[in-house]
Amino acid sequence: MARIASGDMKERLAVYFIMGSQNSERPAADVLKEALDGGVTLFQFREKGQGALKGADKEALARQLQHLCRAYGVPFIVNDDVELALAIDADGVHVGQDDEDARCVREKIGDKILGVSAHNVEEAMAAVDAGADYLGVGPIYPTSSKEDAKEAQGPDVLRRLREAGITIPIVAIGGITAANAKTVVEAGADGVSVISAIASAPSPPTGAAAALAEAVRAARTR
Ligand SMILES: Cc1ncc(COP(=O)(O)OP(=O)(O)O)c(N)n1
Ligand SMILES: Cc1nc(C(=O)O)sc1CCOP(=O)(O)O
Ligand SMILES: [Mg+2]
Repeated sequence: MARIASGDMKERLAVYFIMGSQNSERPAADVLKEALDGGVTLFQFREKGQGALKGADKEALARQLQHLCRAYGVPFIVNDDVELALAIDADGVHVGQDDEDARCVREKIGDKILGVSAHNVEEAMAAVDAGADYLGVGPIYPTSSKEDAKEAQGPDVLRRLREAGITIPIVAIGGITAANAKTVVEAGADGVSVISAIASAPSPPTGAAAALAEAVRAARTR
């Protein structure tokens, strides 16, 4: 299989939902199914933080959520855990600046999707050089979903990356909602990545996912 084309990746980033069992009191599979019904275009399994599953339990949940994503034709990305991604034949991996080196990850995963977090132009250029298929840039706005999140940068960081000549797909992350999605897409993001805007939305989160999809669609056509 060939590497994903940049244009296809940009489409896939429209509504990128991230979740682990720690992000909802409801069963993760129920939340994910309802979010997929609302139009989620990419999913990341991020089993991390207090109460996160480990070992065989983590793998079993990953396989259950992967099965759901497959039924909807939505790629399944694993956060941090390259070995798990390979063991279950996930569609890709997302790593940050403090995780396994992106170039090593690319060598291990071949043509699978590689996402890399970047906070500035230097990190973005290094990620492109290492073979990233997309960049996750944030936090754009304050977030309470990541324990060690950096200070919010605002949408200007997206403009700076584009002005510096970064053309690969970018997804904005951190405090994104349907109300501010337009602002980040207009600043240079191809899509939005969220935890709480979907995982903490009133049940079922189908409408919340649909509202994000509509906000990104409307911003892209302007
Ligand atoms: C799409 C996307 N962007 C950024 C991140 C953050 O990755 P990282 O900095 O490695 O932090 P953790 O998520 O691992 O805590 C992400 N996961 N996804
Ligand atoms: C997983 C993650 N990474 C971030 C980064 O800045 O790299 S912010 C974040 C959490 C995003 O959750 P919410 O949509 O609830 O703000
Ligand atoms: Mg990480």
